[in-house]
Amino acid sequence: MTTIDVKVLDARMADQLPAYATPGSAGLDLRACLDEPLELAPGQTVLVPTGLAIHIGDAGLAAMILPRSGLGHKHGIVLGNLVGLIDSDYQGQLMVSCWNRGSAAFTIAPMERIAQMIIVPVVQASFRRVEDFAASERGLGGFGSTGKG
Ligand SMILES: O=c1ccn([C@H]2C[C@H](O)[C@@H](COP(=O)(O)OP(=O)(O)OP(=O)(O)O)O2)c(=O)[nH]1
Ligand SMILES: [Mg+2]
Repeated sequence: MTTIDVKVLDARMADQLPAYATPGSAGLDLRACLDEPLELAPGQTVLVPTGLAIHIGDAGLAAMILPRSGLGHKHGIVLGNLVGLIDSDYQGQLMVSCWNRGSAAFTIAPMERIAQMIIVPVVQASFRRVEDFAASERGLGGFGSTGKG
């Protein structure tokens, strides 16, 4: 298992460090470090602090913030940026952009689990300029070029 440095920025998170809920979990739940309930009107987006900062410190890793399926599917609470990407050199607070894409108001309770984070491998590439590519089967085809269904 990979070890990542974490800072507790909100004392309420001190005994809630990110942890996998089950041995096979991919996601680590993030909580809304709010002082009071926050009502999100339909269409509204708010940036919610998590009370945690991580420093991944390895360019071969990143974290991604994703919606929780229950909140997204049942209540329309997803992410304003669709997916959050946490760079390995970011040391600030993990923030969750919460977007109510639904048609009813939703109230986020303080310390509610509002999103989840996964740690993923990353390949950093350098780019070599060329005039022509080695031929591939696909070539320039894209955007449905292989047909539908
Ligand atoms: O949902 C998110 C997305 C990003 N971040 C933090 C970590 C990330 O490393 C940093 C920058 O994110 P990104 O590169 O996606 O945003 P940007 O708009 O390009 O900002 P910057 O110019 O700071 O890179 O913001 C979060 O806390 N939550
Ligand atoms: Mg950026």
